[in-house]
Amino acid sequence: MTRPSVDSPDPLTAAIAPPKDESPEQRTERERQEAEAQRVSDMIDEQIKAEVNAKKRKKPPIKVLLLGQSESGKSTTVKNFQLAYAKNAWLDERASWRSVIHLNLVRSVNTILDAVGREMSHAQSLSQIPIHLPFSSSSASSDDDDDDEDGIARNIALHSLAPPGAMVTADGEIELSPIQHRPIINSQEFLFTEQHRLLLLRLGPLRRVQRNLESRLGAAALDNASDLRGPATPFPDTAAPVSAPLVPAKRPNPTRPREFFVRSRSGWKGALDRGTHIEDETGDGKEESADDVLEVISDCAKDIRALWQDEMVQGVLAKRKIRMEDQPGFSDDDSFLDDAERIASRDYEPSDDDVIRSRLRTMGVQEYKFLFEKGSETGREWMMYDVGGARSCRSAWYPFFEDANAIIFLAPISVFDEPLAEDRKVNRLEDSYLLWKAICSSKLLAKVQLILFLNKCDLLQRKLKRGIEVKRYVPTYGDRPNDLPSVAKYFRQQFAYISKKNSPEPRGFYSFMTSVVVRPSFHIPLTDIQSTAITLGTVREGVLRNHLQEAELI
Ligand SMILES: Nc1nc2c(ncn2[C@@H]2O[C@H](COP(=O)(O)OP(=O)(O)OP(=O)(O)O)[C@@H](O)[C@H]2O)c(=O)[nH]1
Ligand SMILES: [Mg+2]
Repeated sequence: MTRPSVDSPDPLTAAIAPPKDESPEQRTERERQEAEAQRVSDMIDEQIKAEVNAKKRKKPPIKVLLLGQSESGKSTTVKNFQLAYAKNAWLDERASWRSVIHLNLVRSVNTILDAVGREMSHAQSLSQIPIHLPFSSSSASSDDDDDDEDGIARNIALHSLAPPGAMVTADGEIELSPIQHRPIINSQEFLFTEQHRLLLLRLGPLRRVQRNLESRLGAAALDNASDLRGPATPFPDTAAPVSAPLVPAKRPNPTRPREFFVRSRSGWKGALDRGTHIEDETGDGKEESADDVLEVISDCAKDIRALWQDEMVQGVLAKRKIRMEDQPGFSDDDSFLDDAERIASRDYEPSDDDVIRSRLRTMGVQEYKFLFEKGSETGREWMMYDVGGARSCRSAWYPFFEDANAIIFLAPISVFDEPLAEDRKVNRLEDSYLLWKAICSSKLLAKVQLILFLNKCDLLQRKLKRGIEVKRYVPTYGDRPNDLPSVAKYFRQQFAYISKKNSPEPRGFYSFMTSVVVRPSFHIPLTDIQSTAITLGTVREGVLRNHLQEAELI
């Protein structure tokens, strides 16, 4: 091999060598530029070294999955975590929940209006009294009521609404003469008066408000449960269903308002932030702003309260088995309907409790990041995944099993007497057992810490107080006392047994009785039930401890 001779310089050296005829000034400038280039290059090297070291030091995030059937309380649990551990993000987002809360309220009111409207129509057909109802009485979810509704704009002069003989007061109230308080429609059970008809008429525009809010939130409506159907446990590595089915609830299919959902968090919040104007669905090109919507809602505040507090209306709901406490916004003894005047006011700002109680169905999987700033694990990041719990959403859970560190499984135990919306032959509690069994028996999850929340204890308490007997729906419950401690203990034992029997490897059983919507503390005097904040603290510590132990074992 021939080496280059010392006399013949290599081509690169020759190329970067200073020109032979370089003047002293040019030389000084060249050396200055070379020194600057060296300084920049050293700085970049330092940065790269620092980043590599930081990456080496950074602890991997802890991944927590929230699982459970639809309406078990997963998203509500995430909200509680945000409130406790990501206060700044929570405060930033709180105002954007206002439209969701308005939508929850308006949907509840429309559900009541539908029920009363149908009862009035029914009564009318019995008595043959001609009466014009402000909306279609066919179905809660029908959209064919536009014609009726179009004629009922809020801005119709109250005088034209008032029946002959009625007075319109200075503050815009219609005062009926004594004779008009007499029944106009007698359904043999309910004596509807002119006042009821007026209430229905004046609250009619809320139907349009509902559609407007749904479009504004980018929320698609789900017309019926068939959209949500699917296999109970579509996970490839899990075992067969639990035997001994529970008794499906026999009560008739109550009127359920259309559910609505958004696929991504940023979607609806983004739309609200942009303050978009929504074109009215009637296609008349009229635009309704958020302010217009607020105006209509606040105008209806007093009437909403009157409707909700009316004994006849409560009677209709009871007759039609419409349980408003199953609707969003209900917790303990409080509800969005009770608070209608506060929520509908023009300067309404949602409180923490309002946001916790509001409901937006989850579709797909949503990711939340938490960075703990205090304690031994400062700087540790948590990734929390909130999934849609309806059967049609469950196959999306499986890809997240692989690198999960912990699972918080939400099992609402108040639902022992309810059918599953996606398949009404199945008892909702049985669906939770099925899911829990599949999670426990998954080999992929064998080493994953499982934490069970026996949720909705407040609603369970309420049902038991109403005299609903567990043994009617869960025959194996037998003659045990029909009270909260005994019932909760029994359900806890069932879940513990399923875990023990089906887990591929022995695992601890961590369970909590919760009521994640009730804050700051659970009002039922039971030492078993802690406040949600304490429960979350315990869960956080438990997950961290378990994670560290696992890491040491590795
Ligand atoms: N009374 C009461 N209501 C609850 C409790 N937990 C959740 N809720 C309510 O139940 C409804 C459903 O809660 P979510 O947290 O949206 O349920 P989810 O599991 O996320 O449901 P999907 O998104 O459909 O899977 C909401 O209206 C909540 O306010 C509870 O402990 N008590
Ligand atoms: Mg959810």
